[in-house]
Amino acid sequence: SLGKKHKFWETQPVGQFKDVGDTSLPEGPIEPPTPLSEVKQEPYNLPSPYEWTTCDLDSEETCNEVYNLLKNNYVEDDENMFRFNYSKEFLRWALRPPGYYKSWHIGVRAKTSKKLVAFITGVPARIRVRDEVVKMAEINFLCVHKKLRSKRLAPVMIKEVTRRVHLENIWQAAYTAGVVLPTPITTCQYWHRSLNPKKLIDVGFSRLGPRMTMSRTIKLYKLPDQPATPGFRKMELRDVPAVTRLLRNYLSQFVVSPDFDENDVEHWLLPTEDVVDSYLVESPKTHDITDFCSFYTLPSSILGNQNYSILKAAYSYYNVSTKTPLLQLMNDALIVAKKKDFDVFNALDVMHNKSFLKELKFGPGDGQLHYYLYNYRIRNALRTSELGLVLL
Ligand SMILES: CCCCCCCCCCCCCC(=O)CSCCNC(=O)CCNC(=O)[C@H](O)C(C)(C)COP(=O)(O)OP(=O)(O)OC[C@H]1O[C@@H](n2cnc3c(N)ncnc32)[C@H](O)[C@@H]1OP(=O)(O)O
Ligand SMILES: CN(C)Cc1n[nH]c2ccc(-c3ccc(F)cc3OCCn3ccnc3)cc12
Repeated sequence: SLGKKHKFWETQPVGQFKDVGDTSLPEGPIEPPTPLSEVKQEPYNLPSPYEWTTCDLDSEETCNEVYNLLKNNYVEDDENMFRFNYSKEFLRWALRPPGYYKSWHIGVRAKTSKKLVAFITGVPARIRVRDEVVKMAEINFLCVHKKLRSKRLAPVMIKEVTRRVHLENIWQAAYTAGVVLPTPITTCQYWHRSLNPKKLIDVGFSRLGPRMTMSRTIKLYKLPDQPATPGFRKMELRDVPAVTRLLRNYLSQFVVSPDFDENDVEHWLLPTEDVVDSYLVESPKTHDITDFCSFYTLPSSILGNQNYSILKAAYSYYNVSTKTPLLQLMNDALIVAKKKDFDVFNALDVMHNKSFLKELKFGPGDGQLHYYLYNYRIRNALRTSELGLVLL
């Protein structure tokens, strides 16, 4: 279309808007791998006042710098009322999965002050697309300090992380964004389930419904004190093999999903305090593990409210139902999240989530999350129910 030009993205091996609907283009890699000897050996040039740095998250000091850069400059909602406040332990979890590369934790510093002013990361992942398992980089935490915006720093950072991923002989990537870029493989809606409606209304996250009083609203979102499902319990290390089998089988039905092995499941799904919570249903009779649900902890800073500074949000992660109805399983997830003092439980309309959102009193969010693959063409955009991938 004659719309806005993507000067950088039109140079990249991604689906281009002009090609949408061209079914003659084959599904799969857009460009072949480059011989490693031909990959640019030295980093891309930054504007002169800036220099590259590799952020070692094992270092308390560097992890603090990354935390503060994101806390003050990362993603805000459309009304600039909230900003993601990823915790340090969350960042260490998200960025150090099995096989991670420190060199993919890329920062930009001002040469004189040595201040961290920008950041971008990749982590390795095996992503299945239909029946192909592809080694990819999951790109995330792209952030440029508010004072350095609109200077075309983002394209340089993207090219640099691409170069470092190429050096590890990986040629595809997956990422999500709230903005439309060439070209989404699917576009999700996000939904919110109030757990603490009084606080959500006080901070302006929600509004009192028409003909609703506050006490009626509190009553509407009230939840039981305990989960309903017999055998519902926290996941433990001993459950990793069974949860891996359950999850691999469940995810095999989606067009795009992670190809998790036991090491991945142990990292991504074993409960970690204030980072990720996972529960399963162990049949009291057979001791089989029949169902699984999980959510991660991602608070948002509340910008400009006298009474509250943090919104405690849980985000639906991976859920598997084979015996317990998904509706009941997710209601139990809401119950334990409320018990853990979360204010809101968020979910995307991916996988089978649409089947419970309305019935469990989720309300639609005010934005969308677009999913992207780099250097991999998908012939037709996917339905959100064909997507089995959740990025942090
Ligand atoms: C084989 C491996 C491959 C690995 C790499 C794969 C690709 C990975 C791609 C990265 C995935 C990250 C995923 C992720 O982290 C999750 S999405 C969250 C991104 N971060 C934020 O929204 C934080 C707040 N915003 C900022 O820090 C800045 O606004 C950023 C840094 C976003 C842009 O900085 P800026 O100062 O506002 O802008 P300029 O420097 O002047 O640059 C303008 C150009 O940047 C394009 N742009 C804007 N937002 C983007 C976004 N979210 N993805 C990709 N591209 C984005 C834009 O279209 C334009 O290009 P165009 O002219 O062609 O349109
Ligand atoms: C996914 N990951 C890459 C972070 C990320 N980047 N860009 C985004 C845009 C929306 C969502 C999102 C995903 C699920 C959800 F239930 C609510 C969301 O945003 C609400 C609006 N908001 C933004 C900040 N505080 C509140 C995440 C992201």
